[in-house]
Amino acid sequence: MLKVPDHQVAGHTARHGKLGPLIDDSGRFYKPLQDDERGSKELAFYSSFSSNTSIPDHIHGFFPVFYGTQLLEASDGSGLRPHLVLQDLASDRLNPSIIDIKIGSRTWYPQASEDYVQRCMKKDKETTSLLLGFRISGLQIYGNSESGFWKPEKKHVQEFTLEDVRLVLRKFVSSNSPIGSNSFPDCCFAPSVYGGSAGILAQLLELKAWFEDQTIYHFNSCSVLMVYEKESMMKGKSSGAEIKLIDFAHVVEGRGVIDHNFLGGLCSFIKFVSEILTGPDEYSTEACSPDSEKKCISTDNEHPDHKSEFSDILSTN
Ligand SMILES: O=P(O)(O)O[C@@H]1[C@@H](OP(=O)(O)O)[C@H](OP(=O)(O)O)[C@H](O)[C@H](OP(=O)(O)O)[C@H]1OP(=O)(O)O
Ligand SMILES: Nc1ncnc2c1ncn2[C@@H]1O[C@H](COP(=O)(O)OP(=O)(O)O)[C@@H](O)[C@H]1O
Repeated sequence: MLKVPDHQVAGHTARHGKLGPLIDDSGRFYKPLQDDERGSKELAFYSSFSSNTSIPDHIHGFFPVFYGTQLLEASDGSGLRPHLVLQDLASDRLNPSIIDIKIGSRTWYPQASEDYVQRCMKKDKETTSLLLGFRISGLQIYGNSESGFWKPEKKHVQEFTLEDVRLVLRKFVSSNSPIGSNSFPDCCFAPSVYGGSAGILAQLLELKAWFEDQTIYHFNSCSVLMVYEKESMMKGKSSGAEIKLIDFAHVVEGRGVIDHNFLGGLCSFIKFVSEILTGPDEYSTEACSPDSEKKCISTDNEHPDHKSEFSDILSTN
C-alpha cells in the first residue's frame, strides 16, 4: 500500500493532490519522474552512477540504493507514471531528526535555461547559498513524545540567516526542545551524532575526499540529507547518524573538472559542523562526555536559566 511519506522535509510533496513521492512498507521511496527533462536526467544519473564500477563501494554508500523504475498511479491523480524506486532513508527509524542541506553557492549551471538561471540566482541570493555555499532546504527535529517534531514552514526555512543556520545545526543535536526562543541548545548529542569515528563529521570528510578527486559528475542543486534518531540514543542505542546525497535532477557531466561549487559548499558546511564540536564559544561541547549526555537527557532544559546549568555541566566534566 503506497502512502505519502511522513518524514519528507523539502521538495515537491504528494499532499493536496500534487505530484510528489510515495513510500511503501517495504522501505522503498518512489519519486515520480517529472515531465520535463528533470525526471529523465535524474534517472540517467541513477542508472549511470549505480552501474559505474570505478566508483568505490564506500562512496556508493552515500547514495540511496537505486532499484530501477516502476509505473505507478501518480499522487496527483494523473494516472500511471514512471517512478524512481529508491531506498527509503527514513524507514525503520523511530522519529528521525532530519535536515536537508542544499549544497553549492550556486544552484544553477551553465547548461540551464536563462529563465531557470535567473530563478536560481534569485533564490541563491535571498537564502544563505551565496553567502555560505549551502542552504537549509527543510528540516524536522524531534523534541520528545509530548512536543513531537519541530518542522518549520518552508517560508520560514527560506528566510534562515547565517545565525539561524548556526542555531539550527545546534538544535539538531540538543536534548532540549527545539521550539521556542528561550531554549538554549545544549548540544549534548553533538559528540555522538556529529563526532566520533563513524559520526556525521567523519562521513562528511570521507565524502569530501572523494569530491577532491572526482571529475565525473557535477552535482548541481543536490542535497546532503542528515538523519539520526534521538530516542534511540536516549535508550542507550546508536544514534544511527547518517548522511546521504539526494536530488540528482540537475547533475551534469564533470568533463574532467573538479566540482568546485559542490566541494566549496561541502567544506563550508563541514566547518559549521566542526565548530559545534570544537568551537571556542559558549555552545562548545568539548566537555560533553557520555555522562553529561545522560544529565542532559534527564534535565528539563526549557528553563531560561539553562545557560547556567550548561556551564555547570561543562565545569563538572
Ligand atoms: O518551486 P519552488 O520555488 O518551491 O522551487 C523548488 C525548490 O524549492 P526551494 O524553493 O528552493 O526550497 C526545490 O528545492 P528543494 O528540493 O526543496 O531544496 C527544488 O529545487 C525544485 O526544483 P527541482 O525539482 O530540483 O528542479 C524547485 O522547483 P521548481 O520551481 O524548479 O519546480
Ligand atoms: N530516498 C529517500 N528516502 C527518504 N526520503 C527522501 C528520499 N529522497 C528524498 N527524500 C525526502 O524528500 C525531500 C525532497 O527530495 P528531493 O529529491 O530533493 O525532491 P525534489 O526533486 O522534489 O526537490 C527530501 O528533503 C527528503 O526529505
